[in-house]
Amino acid sequence: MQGLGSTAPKQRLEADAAPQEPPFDCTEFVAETLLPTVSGKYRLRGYRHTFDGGRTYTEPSCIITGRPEGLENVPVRVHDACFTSEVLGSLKCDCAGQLQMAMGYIQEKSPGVIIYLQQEGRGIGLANKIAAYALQEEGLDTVDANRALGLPDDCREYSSVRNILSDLDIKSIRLMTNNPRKIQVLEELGVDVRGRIPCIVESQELNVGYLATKQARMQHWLSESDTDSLDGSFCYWNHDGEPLLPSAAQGGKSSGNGRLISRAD
Ligand SMILES: Nc1nc2c(ncn2[C@@H]2O[C@H](COP(=O)(O)OP(=O)(O)OP(=O)(O)O)[C@@H](O)[C@H]2O)c(=O)[nH]1
Repeated sequence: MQGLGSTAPKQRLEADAAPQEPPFDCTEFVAETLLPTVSGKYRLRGYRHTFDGGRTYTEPSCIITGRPEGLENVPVRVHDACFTSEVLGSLKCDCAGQLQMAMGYIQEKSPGVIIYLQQEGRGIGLANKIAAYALQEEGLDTVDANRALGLPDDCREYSSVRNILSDLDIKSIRLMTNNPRKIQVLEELGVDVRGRIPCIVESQELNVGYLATKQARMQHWLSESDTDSLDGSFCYWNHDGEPLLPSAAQGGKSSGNGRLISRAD
């Protein structure tokens, strides 16, 4: 374990599963520091992660209170980036509230862990999420907007979570989530999920419809009457939406040495 401000030797954390060449996923620990925040002090660990045999690169981070190393039943939040709410203060979703809730929870119930992943927009990326928001202004809900763009409902990838938990020698977790599929996907990766901690942010005027859609179409557990069953209407990786034809995104303006593609053209 590395201490405050140290520059740690790099450590590769490859999947335990059957070896492949190149490995499907690989997570590399970079360094750990101690971060003072408005919610208290947290250990912050940085990682580099590739998957798709190295074609896709992200930088997951891990926010920690206490010493969860070697423990069972550790409270863990797996949180995906939401620039719009976490940086800009958007009121359209509950993401920033969930992150704050998780940060408060692990301070209070230390030790605890938040694994923060660069998977904006459920994995479609920020620009596509903005395009989805534009369609939501025209009346589509959060699921249909993705589909209208020819994008998956959810294309998040969680192998780094398994690798980071392994790096920390965390034996089993209680996942802070309202999303049954997140539990399912993590278990399929080999993470020992022993329980669930609800992470429900009170709705407000501007996100009540969004939350209702998550509950109705993605089976999120957002009220006491929600059951643990999945009816399969929300598809994780695939969907029946029409793909966005490349021609729809063509045309553009010259911008210095680069090229600015404008969908308005
Ligand atoms: N595509 C898309 N992504 C969104 C939208 N609103 C928030 N997000 C993204 O949704 C992700 C969070 O997923 P959620 O569905 O809110 O929740 P979850 O992570 O599946 O489940 P919890 O663990 O209960 O939070 C973040 O990456 C956000 O950037 C939206 O309208 N469209």
